[in-house]
Order: sequence, then structure tokens, then C-alpha cells
Amino acid sequence: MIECKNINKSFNGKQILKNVSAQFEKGKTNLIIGASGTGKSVLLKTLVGLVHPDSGAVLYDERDFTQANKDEKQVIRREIGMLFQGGALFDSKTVEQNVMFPLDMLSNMSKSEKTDRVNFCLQRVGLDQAAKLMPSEISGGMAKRVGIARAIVLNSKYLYCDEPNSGLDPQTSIRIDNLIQEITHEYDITTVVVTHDMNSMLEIGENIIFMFKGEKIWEGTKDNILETDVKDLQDFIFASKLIRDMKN
Ligand SMILES: Nc1ncnc2c1ncn2[C@@H]1O[C@H](COP(=O)(O)OP(=O)(O)OP(=O)(O)O)[C@@H](O)[C@H]1O
Repeated sequence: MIECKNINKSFNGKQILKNVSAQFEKGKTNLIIGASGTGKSVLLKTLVGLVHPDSGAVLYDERDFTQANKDEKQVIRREIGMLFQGGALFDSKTVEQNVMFPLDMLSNMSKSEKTDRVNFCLQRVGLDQAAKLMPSEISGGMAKRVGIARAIVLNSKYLYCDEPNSGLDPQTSIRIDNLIQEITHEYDITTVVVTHDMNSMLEIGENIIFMFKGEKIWEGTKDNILETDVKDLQDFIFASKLIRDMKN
């Protein structure tokens, strides 16, 4: 489980995160949702240690990440997989080399062990046939799958996905969402997905927090979000005609 407790963060005197507390559960797809500019990315960066909070704590299975020393932070960082928004693949490396990169940097595995692990992960995301292709030769959805394979290659305990559906068509988005959820369940990972995609929310939102102007103002699941009586959340959800129609 990842926990954040009473996180506050200001930039240039403007408070961006206001006393945010949340629990992201193990073996579940935990979603952070909210409109643009509400602090989702700043919260995500705080969770992974790229932003240091003014006050509050981030805990990884009860290990205090905020107060940890350099070595302790390094241990936790190695347990974190990250799926970046654009896929963030290295253009000059093949699919296989991209997935192998974290193993090259952070593991002591032999060449054949690394190859086995990469093959396993590529197979898991359905891309074993694409191992020798360059990023320029694959589609956006495939690039996201390579990103997922790379994020789990080190046997991550925690998986962060930043807008995993950006730039994808609805069908491919659902496939990516389902893959993220399957992997979360299969390997019992604590997964945190930042999204404003309504379909994702209703497909994989096993635990959802709603951010509004820097505050967490609602938490729940895909099963009760449409019944919310929180006005700002209603405005956010029902801005989409499709969702309005589904409710009626
Ligand atoms: N390093 C920074 N310095 C100053 N202000 C920042 C910094 N990072 C973020 N902000 C501000 O914090 C606010 C929240 O930004 P954030 O990127 O977290 O929003 P978001 O909810 O992720 O939006 P989006 O969905 O558009 O990505 C914005 O007003 C942004 O300008």
C-alpha cells in the first residue's frame, strides 16, 4: 500500500496541494482523477519523490519515503515502475533494448537472465513478435505496451501510470486499461493511475480519489461514483454527454 498523509505543497506562494491524504491499495487500480490544473501531476511527483512536500508524509508499505535517507530512498525507487505519458521510449533502441534498459542499469543479472526476463515481459503484454522493431515502427498503443513491459521488468511492487490513454483511440485505450488492471491483479501490485478519462474511471476505478483545486474532495469506486452528491464531482463527471446519457 502507498499512503500519503496531510501533504501540503506551494509553488511561489501559491498552494497547489492542500492537506491531501489518501491510501492507494495493494492489488488494486487506484485512480487519481480531476480537471486540468488541480494538482494531479504534482501529487504524482510528490509520491515518487520528484517534488518534496512542504509538510506531510508518503509511506510505501509503512516505510516513510519523505524522511528516508539516500540509500533507503534508492531501495524504494527500485520497487517503482513508471509508465510515462508519451511512452518515453528511446528512439535509438529496439523494443527489446528499451525493456532491458532498467535491467542494464539496476540489476546484476547475466545477459541470458535479462533476455529471459525481457522476453517474459514482452510476451505478457503481447509484443513478443515486436522485440526487434524500433519505436518508429510501432503504433501508439504498442508503444504504451512496451512502456508497461519496461515498467514491470524489475518486478515492480508499485506501478504509476500517467495518463496511459493519452493519444489513443477508445478501443486501444480500453485494451491498455485492461492490461494495466490484469497486471495489477496478477502480480498484486499497488497501481496508481492519473487520468481524466471517463471510460477508464468506469472500467478500472477500483479505488478513486477526486482532486479539486488542490484538495481531495471525494473518494470511492467506479460503482458509486455516478451516484455522488458532491457537486464539483458531478460537474466533472457529467460534463460528458455520454456519461449523462448512461446515468439516465
Ligand atoms: N514546478 C512548478 N512550479 C510552479 N508551479 C507549478 C509547478 N508544477 C506545477 N505547478 C502548478 O501547479 C498547478 C497544478 O498543476 P498539475 O500539473 O499538477 O495539474 P494537473 O491536475 O496534473 O493538470 P493536467 O491534467 O492538465 O495535467 C498548476 O497551476 C501548475 O501551473
